[in-house]
Amino acid sequence: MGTDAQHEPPQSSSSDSSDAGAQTDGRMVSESDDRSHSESVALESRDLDVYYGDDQALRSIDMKIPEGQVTALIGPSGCGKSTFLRSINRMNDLIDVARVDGDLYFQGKNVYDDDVDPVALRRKIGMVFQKPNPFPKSIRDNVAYGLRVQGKDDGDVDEKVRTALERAALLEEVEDQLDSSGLDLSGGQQQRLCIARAIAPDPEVILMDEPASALDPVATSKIEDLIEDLSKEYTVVIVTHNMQQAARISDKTAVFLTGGELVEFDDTNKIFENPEHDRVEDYITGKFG
Ligand SMILES: Nc1ncnc2c1ncn2[C@@H]1O[C@H](COP(=O)(O)OP(=O)(O)OP(=O)(O)O)[C@@H](O)[C@H]1O
Repeated sequence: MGTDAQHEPPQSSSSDSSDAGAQTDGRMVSESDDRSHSESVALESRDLDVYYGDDQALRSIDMKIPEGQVTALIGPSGCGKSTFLRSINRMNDLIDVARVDGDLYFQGKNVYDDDVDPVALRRKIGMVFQKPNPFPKSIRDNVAYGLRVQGKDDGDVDEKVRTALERAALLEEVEDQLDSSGLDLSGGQQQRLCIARAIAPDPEVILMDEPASALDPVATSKIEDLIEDLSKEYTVVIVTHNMQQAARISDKTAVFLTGGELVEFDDTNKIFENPEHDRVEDYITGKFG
Protein backbone atom coordinates (compact mmCIF):
# COMPACT_ATOMS: atom_id res chain seq x y z
CA MET A 1 0.00 0.00 0.00
CA GLY A 2 1.35 3.41 -0.92
CA THR A 3 1.49 6.36 1.41
CA ASP A 4 0.58 9.11 -1.03
CA ALA A 5 -2.59 11.09 -0.59
CA GLN A 6 -4.43 8.93 -3.07
CA HIS A 7 -3.86 5.97 -0.79
CA GLU A 8 -4.70 7.60 2.50
CA PRO A 9 -6.68 5.17 4.59
CA PRO A 10 -10.28 6.20 5.02
CA GLN A 11 -11.51 7.38 8.37
CA SER A 12 -12.38 4.41 10.48
CA SER A 13 -16.10 3.79 10.49
CA SER A 14 -16.95 5.01 13.92
CA SER A 15 -20.29 4.37 15.46
CA ASP A 16 -21.00 8.05 15.09
CA SER A 17 -24.51 8.21 13.87
CA SER A 18 -24.91 11.93 14.10
CA ASP A 19 -23.96 12.84 10.55
CA ALA A 20 -27.27 12.51 8.80
CA GLY A 21 -26.99 14.22 5.46
CA ALA A 22 -23.31 13.39 5.23
CA GLN A 23 -21.74 12.61 1.88
CA THR A 24 -21.60 8.90 1.12
CA ASP A 25 -20.70 7.24 -2.16
CA GLY A 26 -20.39 10.69 -3.65
CA ARG A 27 -24.05 11.49 -3.02
CA MET A 28 -25.82 13.41 -0.34
CA VAL A 29 -27.75 11.05 1.84
CA SER A 30 -31.34 12.02 2.18
CA GLU A 31 -32.43 12.81 5.71
CA SER A 32 -35.75 11.26 4.93
CA ASP A 33 -34.14 7.85 4.53
CA ASP A 34 -34.41 6.32 8.00
CA ARG A 35 -31.41 4.08 7.64
CA SER A 36 -29.11 6.75 6.20
CA HIS A 37 -28.87 8.45 9.58
CA SER A 38 -26.32 5.90 10.66
CA GLU A 39 -24.69 5.40 7.30
CA SER A 40 -21.00 5.16 7.91
CA VAL A 41 -18.64 2.98 5.95
CA ALA A 42 -17.87 -0.50 7.29
CA LEU A 43 -15.73 -1.77 4.42
CA GLU A 44 -14.08 -0.07 1.49
CA SER A 45 -12.36 -1.63 -1.48
CA ARG A 46 -10.08 0.50 -3.59
CA ASP A 47 -8.83 -0.54 -6.97
CA LEU A 48 -9.16 -4.18 -5.99
CA ASP A 49 -8.07 -6.75 -8.57
CA VAL A 50 -8.19 -10.49 -8.01
CA TYR A 51 -6.49 -13.06 -10.21
CA TYR A 52 -6.61 -16.83 -10.34
CA GLY A 53 -3.29 -17.67 -11.98
CA ASP A 54 -3.26 -15.61 -15.18
CA ASP A 55 -7.01 -15.09 -15.23
CA GLN A 56 -8.36 -11.86 -13.80
CA ALA A 57 -11.62 -12.40 -11.88
CA LEU A 58 -12.15 -8.87 -10.55
CA ARG A 59 -11.17 -5.58 -12.11
CA SER A 60 -10.42 -2.46 -10.15
CA ILE A 61 -13.33 -2.70 -7.73
CA ASP A 62 -14.08 0.46 -5.75
CA MET A 63 -16.90 0.03 -3.28
CA LYS A 64 -17.95 1.51 0.04
CA ILE A 65 -20.11 -0.87 2.01
CA PRO A 66 -22.22 0.91 4.63
CA GLU A 67 -22.28 -0.16 8.23
CA GLY A 68 -25.36 -1.78 9.71
CA GLN A 69 -27.06 -2.38 6.38
CA VAL A 70 -27.56 -5.27 4.00
CA THR A 71 -25.53 -5.01 0.79
CA ALA A 72 -26.39 -7.50 -1.95
CA LEU A 73 -23.92 -8.57 -4.63
CA ILE A 74 -25.69 -9.69 -7.78
CA GLY A 75 -24.71 -10.55 -11.34
CA PRO A 76 -24.48 -13.46 -13.75
CA SER A 77 -22.61 -16.65 -12.99
CA GLY A 78 -18.84 -16.26 -12.98
CA CYS A 79 -18.81 -12.45 -12.72
CA GLY A 80 -16.83 -12.55 -9.47
CA LYS A 81 -19.41 -12.07 -6.69
CA SER A 82 -18.06 -14.86 -4.50
CA THR A 83 -14.51 -13.83 -5.26
CA PHE A 84 -15.27 -10.32 -4.00
CA LEU A 85 -16.99 -11.68 -0.88
CA ARG A 86 -14.03 -13.91 -0.11
CA SER A 87 -11.59 -11.07 -0.61
CA ILE A 88 -13.24 -9.18 2.27
CA ASN A 89 -12.11 -11.62 4.96
CA ARG A 90 -9.16 -13.00 3.02
CA MET A 91 -10.69 -16.38 2.35
CA ASN A 92 -9.02 -16.16 -1.06
CA ASP A 93 -5.73 -16.64 0.83
CA LEU A 94 -6.75 -20.28 1.11
CA ILE A 95 -6.78 -20.68 -2.69
CA ASP A 96 -3.23 -21.29 -3.89
CA VAL A 97 -3.60 -19.67 -7.30
CA ALA A 98 -5.48 -16.59 -6.04
CA ARG A 99 -3.71 -13.22 -5.90
CA VAL A 100 -5.13 -9.91 -4.73
CA ASP A 101 -3.93 -6.43 -5.71
CA GLY A 102 -5.32 -3.22 -4.27
CA ASP A 103 -6.72 -2.28 -0.89
CA LEU A 104 -9.58 -3.45 1.26
CA TYR A 105 -10.20 -1.34 4.35
CA PHE A 106 -11.97 -2.54 7.45
CA GLN A 107 -12.09 -0.25 10.46
CA GLY A 108 -9.60 2.07 8.78
CA LYS A 109 -7.02 -0.67 8.23
CA ASN A 110 -6.05 -2.38 5.00
CA VAL A 111 -6.78 -6.07 5.64
CA TYR A 112 -4.00 -6.92 3.18
CA ASP A 113 -1.32 -5.21 5.27
CA ASP A 114 1.42 -7.60 6.36
CA ASP A 115 0.61 -7.25 10.04
CA VAL A 116 -3.03 -8.37 9.72
CA ASP A 117 -3.72 -11.86 11.04
CA PRO A 118 -6.32 -13.40 8.69
CA VAL A 119 -7.62 -15.72 11.40
CA ALA A 120 -8.27 -12.79 13.75
CA LEU A 121 -9.82 -10.89 10.84
CA ARG A 122 -12.26 -13.73 10.19
CA ARG A 123 -13.47 -13.56 13.77
CA LYS A 124 -14.56 -9.99 13.12
CA ILE A 125 -15.83 -10.78 9.65
CA GLY A 126 -17.73 -14.05 9.87
CA MET A 127 -18.97 -16.08 6.94
CA VAL A 128 -21.96 -18.26 6.12
CA PHE A 129 -21.81 -20.52 3.10
CA GLN A 130 -24.29 -21.70 0.49
CA LYS A 131 -24.62 -25.20 1.85
CA PRO A 132 -25.31 -25.45 5.57
CA ASN A 133 -22.18 -26.98 7.07
CA PRO A 134 -22.72 -27.70 10.75
CA PHE A 135 -20.05 -29.79 12.47
CA PRO A 136 -20.98 -33.36 13.46
CA LYS A 137 -21.40 -32.15 17.01
CA SER A 138 -24.23 -31.14 19.28
CA ILE A 139 -26.17 -27.97 18.61
CA ARG A 140 -24.60 -26.47 21.74
CA ASP A 141 -21.06 -27.40 20.65
CA ASN A 142 -21.58 -26.06 17.15
CA VAL A 143 -22.34 -22.62 18.55
CA ALA A 144 -19.80 -22.87 21.37
CA TYR A 145 -17.15 -23.60 18.75
CA GLY A 146 -17.45 -20.03 17.53
CA LEU A 147 -16.71 -18.83 21.06
CA ARG A 148 -13.90 -21.29 21.62
CA VAL A 149 -11.93 -20.16 18.57
CA GLN A 150 -12.06 -16.66 19.93
CA GLY A 151 -11.14 -17.66 23.48
CA LYS A 152 -14.53 -16.41 24.65
CA ASP A 153 -15.57 -19.77 26.04
CA ASP A 154 -14.96 -18.86 29.65
CA GLY A 155 -17.76 -18.48 32.16
CA ASP A 156 -21.21 -18.20 30.73
CA VAL A 157 -20.87 -20.27 27.55
CA ASP A 158 -24.40 -21.57 27.88
CA GLU A 159 -25.80 -18.07 28.09
CA LYS A 160 -23.80 -16.98 25.05
CA VAL A 161 -24.89 -20.06 23.11
CA ARG A 162 -28.52 -19.31 23.90
CA THR A 163 -28.11 -15.66 22.94
CA ALA A 164 -26.59 -16.58 19.58
CA LEU A 165 -29.33 -19.14 18.91
CA GLU A 166 -31.93 -16.57 19.80
CA ARG A 167 -30.38 -13.96 17.48
CA ALA A 168 -30.36 -16.60 14.75
CA ALA A 169 -34.10 -17.18 15.36
CA LEU A 170 -33.50 -20.82 16.25
CA LEU A 171 -33.61 -20.99 20.04
CA GLU A 172 -37.32 -21.62 20.34
CA GLU A 173 -37.14 -24.59 18.00
CA VAL A 174 -34.14 -26.30 19.60
CA GLU A 175 -34.29 -25.25 23.23
CA ASP A 176 -35.01 -28.79 24.43
CA GLN A 177 -32.45 -30.52 22.26
CA LEU A 178 -29.23 -28.56 22.64
CA ASP A 179 -27.30 -31.79 23.10
CA SER A 180 -28.65 -33.41 19.93
CA SER A 181 -26.55 -33.44 16.80
CA GLY A 182 -26.69 -30.35 14.60
CA LEU A 183 -26.87 -32.72 11.65
CA ASP A 184 -30.32 -33.90 12.75
CA LEU A 185 -31.86 -30.50 12.05
CA SER A 186 -33.66 -29.58 8.83
CA GLY A 187 -31.71 -27.75 6.12
CA GLY A 188 -33.14 -24.39 7.10
CA GLN A 189 -32.46 -25.01 10.78
CA GLN A 190 -28.93 -26.11 9.97
CA GLN A 191 -28.36 -22.86 8.10
CA ARG A 192 -29.65 -20.86 11.07
CA LEU A 193 -27.34 -22.92 13.28
CA CYS A 194 -24.43 -21.93 11.05
CA ILE A 195 -25.54 -18.31 11.35
CA ALA A 196 -25.65 -18.72 15.15
CA ARG A 197 -22.12 -20.14 15.03
CA ALA A 198 -20.95 -17.18 12.94
CA ILE A 199 -22.49 -14.58 15.26
CA ALA A 200 -21.55 -16.23 18.58
CA PRO A 201 -18.13 -14.49 18.70
CA ASP A 202 -19.94 -11.19 18.05
CA PRO A 203 -18.40 -10.19 14.71
CA GLU A 204 -18.87 -6.79 13.08
CA VAL A 205 -19.62 -8.09 9.62
CA ILE A 206 -21.35 -11.22 8.34
CA LEU A 207 -20.64 -12.38 4.80
CA MET A 208 -23.20 -14.70 3.24
CA ASP A 209 -22.66 -16.61 0.02
CA GLU A 210 -26.10 -17.56 -1.31
CA PRO A 211 -27.23 -18.64 2.15
CA ALA A 212 -30.73 -19.64 1.08
CA SER A 213 -30.13 -21.19 -2.31
CA ALA A 214 -30.24 -24.75 -0.96
CA LEU A 215 -33.43 -24.15 1.03
CA ASP A 216 -37.15 -24.49 0.38
CA PRO A 217 -39.33 -21.33 0.19
CA VAL A 218 -40.44 -21.44 3.83
CA ALA A 219 -36.89 -21.85 5.13
CA THR A 220 -35.74 -19.17 2.67
CA SER A 221 -38.30 -16.74 3.97
CA LYS A 222 -37.12 -17.34 7.55
CA ILE A 223 -33.52 -16.70 6.53
CA GLU A 224 -34.55 -13.49 4.75
CA ASP A 225 -36.39 -12.24 7.84
CA LEU A 226 -33.36 -13.14 9.91
CA ILE A 227 -30.99 -11.26 7.63
CA GLU A 228 -33.09 -8.11 7.97
CA ASP A 229 -33.01 -8.52 11.74
CA LEU A 230 -29.27 -9.14 11.81
CA SER A 231 -28.59 -5.91 9.96
CA LYS A 232 -29.78 -4.03 13.06
CA GLU A 233 -26.60 -5.22 14.76
CA TYR A 234 -24.23 -6.25 12.02
CA THR A 235 -23.13 -5.23 8.58
CA VAL A 236 -24.33 -7.93 6.19
CA VAL A 237 -22.94 -8.57 2.72
CA ILE A 238 -24.80 -11.22 0.76
CA VAL A 239 -24.23 -12.85 -2.61
CA THR A 240 -27.47 -13.93 -4.19
CA HIS A 241 -28.60 -15.20 -7.57
CA ASN A 242 -32.12 -14.31 -6.68
CA MET A 243 -32.90 -10.76 -7.74
CA GLN A 244 -36.24 -10.70 -5.93
CA GLN A 245 -34.38 -11.65 -2.79
CA ALA A 246 -31.85 -8.84 -3.30
CA ALA A 247 -34.73 -6.41 -3.87
CA ARG A 248 -36.57 -7.64 -0.76
CA ILE A 249 -33.81 -7.66 1.80
CA SER A 250 -30.99 -5.35 0.79
CA ASP A 251 -30.43 -1.64 1.28
CA LYS A 252 -27.64 -1.40 -1.27
CA THR A 253 -27.02 -3.48 -4.36
CA ALA A 254 -23.81 -3.98 -6.30
CA VAL A 255 -24.16 -5.29 -9.83
CA PHE A 256 -21.17 -7.16 -11.21
CA LEU A 257 -21.14 -8.14 -14.84
CA THR A 258 -19.12 -10.60 -16.88
CA GLY A 259 -15.44 -9.84 -16.84
CA GLY A 260 -15.32 -9.07 -13.13
CA GLU A 261 -16.43 -5.48 -13.41
CA LEU A 262 -18.54 -3.66 -10.85
CA VAL A 263 -20.93 -1.81 -13.14
CA GLU A 264 -23.23 -0.12 -10.66
CA PHE A 265 -23.53 0.22 -6.90
CA ASP A 266 -26.36 2.16 -5.38
CA ASP A 267 -29.44 2.08 -3.21
CA THR A 268 -31.36 -1.10 -4.00
CA ASN A 269 -34.49 0.82 -5.00
CA LYS A 270 -32.50 2.86 -7.49
CA ILE A 271 -30.84 -0.21 -9.00
CA PHE A 272 -34.14 -1.99 -9.47
CA GLU A 273 -36.29 0.96 -10.45
CA ASN A 274 -34.01 3.28 -12.36
CA PRO A 275 -30.49 1.98 -12.96
CA GLU A 276 -27.95 4.28 -14.60
CA HIS A 277 -26.54 1.68 -16.97
CA ASP A 278 -28.36 -0.05 -19.81
CA ARG A 279 -26.41 -3.23 -19.14
CA VAL A 280 -27.71 -3.26 -15.57
CA GLU A 281 -31.26 -2.69 -16.76
CA ASP A 282 -30.88 -5.54 -19.26
CA TYR A 283 -29.62 -7.82 -16.52
CA ILE A 284 -32.31 -6.83 -14.03
CA THR A 285 -35.04 -7.30 -16.59
CA GLY A 286 -33.74 -10.74 -17.50
CA LYS A 287 -32.44 -9.97 -20.97
CA PHE A 288 -29.34 -12.00 -20.09
CA GLY A 289 -27.70 -13.73 -17.18
N1 LIG B 1 -10.64 -21.46 -7.01
C1 LIG B 1 -10.63 -20.96 -8.23
N2 LIG B 1 -9.65 -21.24 -9.08
C2 LIG B 1 -9.64 -20.74 -10.34
N3 LIG B 1 -10.59 -19.92 -10.86
C3 LIG B 1 -11.61 -19.60 -10.03
C4 LIG B 1 -11.70 -20.09 -8.69
N4 LIG B 1 -12.82 -19.60 -8.14
C5 LIG B 1 -13.42 -18.85 -9.08
N5 LIG B 1 -12.68 -18.85 -10.22
C6 LIG B 1 -13.03 -18.14 -11.47
O1 LIG B 1 -13.19 -16.76 -11.17
C7 LIG B 1 -14.30 -16.21 -11.86
C8 LIG B 1 -15.29 -15.63 -10.85
O2 LIG B 1 -15.82 -16.70 -10.07
P1 LIG B 1 -16.80 -16.46 -8.85
O3 LIG B 1 -17.07 -17.79 -8.25
O4 LIG B 1 -16.26 -15.41 -7.98
O5 LIG B 1 -18.08 -15.90 -9.61
P2 LIG B 1 -19.57 -15.78 -9.11
O6 LIG B 1 -20.11 -14.52 -9.70
O7 LIG B 1 -19.63 -15.93 -7.64
O8 LIG B 1 -20.22 -17.04 -9.82
P3 LIG B 1 -21.48 -17.94 -9.41
O9 LIG B 1 -22.65 -17.01 -9.41
O10 LIG B 1 -21.56 -18.95 -10.51
O11 LIG B 1 -21.17 -18.56 -8.07
C9 LIG B 1 -14.87 -17.34 -12.70
O12 LIG B 1 -14.34 -17.25 -13.99
C10 LIG B 1 -14.37 -18.58 -12.01
O13 LIG B 1 -14.21 -19.63 -12.92
